Amino acid sequence: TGTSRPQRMLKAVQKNATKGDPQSVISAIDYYCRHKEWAMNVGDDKGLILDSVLMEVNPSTVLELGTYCGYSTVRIARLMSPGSKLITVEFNPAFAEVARQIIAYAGLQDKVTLVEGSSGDLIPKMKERFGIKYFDFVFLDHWKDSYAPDTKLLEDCGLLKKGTVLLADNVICPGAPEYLKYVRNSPRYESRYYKSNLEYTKAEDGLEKSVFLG
Ligand SMILES: Cc1cc(-c2n[nH]c(CCNC(=O)c3cc(-c4ccc(F)cc4)cc(O)c3O)n2)ccn1
Ligand SMILES: [Mg+2]
Repeated sequence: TGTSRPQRMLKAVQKNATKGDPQSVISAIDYYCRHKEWAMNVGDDKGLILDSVLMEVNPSTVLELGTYCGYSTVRIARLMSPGSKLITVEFNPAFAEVARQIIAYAGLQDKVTLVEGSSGDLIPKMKERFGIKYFDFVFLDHWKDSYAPDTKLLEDCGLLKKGTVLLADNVICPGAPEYLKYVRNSPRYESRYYKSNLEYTKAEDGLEKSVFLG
């Protein structure tokens, strides 16, 4: 057996980053994934777009769907104000275990609640379990065919308010066509596409930003 790709990524963080320094964790992961082993982090190019949209919103409550190894969790949490909360959902326990360690290495564990399970099961429990009224910002980066049904579920559970910003990764590659159709045709969203590239490659990908209009 041996180590997994996420475990090797964690080793690279522990070797090359400085404990408690989120930027060094981000740089260590980007270096490893660009020069050693590709991995499905949002990456540095799309990461800059994520940073700027996040800073514009300055959210108090954030939901991330699809933690993977915690790269975007660290990118988001490092920019969030004191007292704000990020809930991130990961389906795969092995990914979640690595993510916990990477988030802790960055020193951001107090802002982040990592929950294991499927988005469809957990979204309806957000209010009762975590005392969440609304999310100000949602980062969709999980199973691409779950983006659309989970957005409808967030609406139905009353977890979106007027002005909530949804930011979706991979709308071109691997692609989320049903999601794009939904948010671009719905009168309840104002959507905009940010063209970029698939993490660590020259292939096109991009982020779709959709503001919920209430
Ligand atoms: C149902 C549910 C699911 C989850 C959940 N947790 N973690 C994930 C990971 C999902 N992410 C991806 O699959 C992904 C893939 C690529 C890719 C792959 C191969 C290529 F060739 C090109 C691009 C690139 C990316 O940027 C991605 O994000 N889902 C969590 C909760 N509930
Ligand atoms: Mg992604």
